[in-house]
Amino acid sequence: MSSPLVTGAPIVSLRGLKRAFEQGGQRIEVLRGIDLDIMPGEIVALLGPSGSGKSTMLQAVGLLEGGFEGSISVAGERAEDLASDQRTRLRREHLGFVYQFHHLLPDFNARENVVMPQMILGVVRAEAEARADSLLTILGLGQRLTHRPSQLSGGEQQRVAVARALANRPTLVLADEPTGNLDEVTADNVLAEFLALVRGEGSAALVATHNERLAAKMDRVVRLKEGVLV
Ligand SMILES: Nc1ncnc2c1ncn2[C@@H]1O[C@H](COP(=O)(O)OP(=O)(O)OP(=O)(O)O)[C@@H](O)[C@H]1O
Repeated sequence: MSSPLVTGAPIVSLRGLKRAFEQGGQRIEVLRGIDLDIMPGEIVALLGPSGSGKSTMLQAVGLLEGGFEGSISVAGERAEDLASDQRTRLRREHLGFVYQFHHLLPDFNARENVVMPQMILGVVRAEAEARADSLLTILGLGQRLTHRPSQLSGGEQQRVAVARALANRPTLVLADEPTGNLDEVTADNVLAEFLALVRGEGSAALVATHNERLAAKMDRVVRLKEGVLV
């Protein structure tokens, strides 16, 4: 099912995406020709068993690694035509990331962790703090703004990571098992809040998971099997 928000040109286009790894003299073809379009505002679940290549695919779309064959377009720009600094700009302007483990900066509090990526883009501090406080409050952390990651629960840490990913109003959020480290009830709550926030912001998302139940809450499900989407 497509989201009613889906309009216009795709925010991501993958054509013939391939990735192989050489390991111990063996060649493993992980991605063997992926074609995928994600439309603005569309939330897509990427399902597949462990080792099927979900993280590898997210790394490709996130412009984080080389070594891919095929074409990757983000926001209308072909990654293979860009120099490394232009890819970094494209990533900062358009993409937000949430991982299974929060990767928050341990010496900075919740608010500062959400302020940081905004300041890298040149947002003035007062504005960045207002945005951080607003996102964290929506996620139920209005009373936790000055807590450091070690003073937060696992679910709270992951909510801060969600706020950080959304801070710069990304056109696309890439999430790799974003609730995989949480118990079932907390995972459901954090995922529901994540989806509501992404929808409210009008961002698109590609969410890797091996959880069918969570995938069913998204607009569309694609499945990675033997290196291709089925
Ligand atoms: N840098 C690398 N060098 C060699 N092999 C790699 C490398 N990165 C990934 N692989 C292999 O590629 C395959 C896909 O890995 P990937 O992490 O993309 O799977 P995944 O679907 O995200 O799995 P999981 O759900 O367990 O996170 C695995 O077999 C893995 O061993």
